Amino acid sequence: MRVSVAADSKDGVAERVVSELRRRGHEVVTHGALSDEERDDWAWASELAAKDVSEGRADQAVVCCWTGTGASIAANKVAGVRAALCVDAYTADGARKWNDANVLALSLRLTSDVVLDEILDAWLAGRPSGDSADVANVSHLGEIR
Ligand SMILES: O=C(CO)[C@H](O)[C@H](O)COP(=O)(O)O
Repeated sequence: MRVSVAADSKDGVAERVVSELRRRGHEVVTHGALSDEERDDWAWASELAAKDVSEGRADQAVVCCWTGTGASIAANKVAGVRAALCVDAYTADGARKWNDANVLALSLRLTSDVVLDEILDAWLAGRPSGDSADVANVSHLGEIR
């Protein structure tokens, strides 16, 4: 899979997100503080990663900031993006299963190395449930204005 990763800082697990995704065989595109040329503010970095998904340059994205909130808010402004702020593996599994989330948002402050690995395991293995109620809910997200 091709995954865009954005962060507004190299603190916390930011660089580990990149190394773990690469170790698991994914192609990674980096944005914000993880890139040498780009603006490293959370709104701009998350926007670029989310647009990679929205515009087909990436299958999924991971967006990070100190709290995870700004990164998720910015990503969710992009059409077609369903960003989920995940604090543990259960939430990541639910985000994929019930929300068909395509962008994982993480807090650089809160996410430990161990919890990151668990979140990535759940996120990468997760699939949309296909349940009709979940399909209807996700479809309705595209209609909300
Ligand atoms: O969590 C965040 C936004 O939701 C930011 O990472 C936090 O505000 C720190 O940003 P800065 O280093 O630019 O002050």
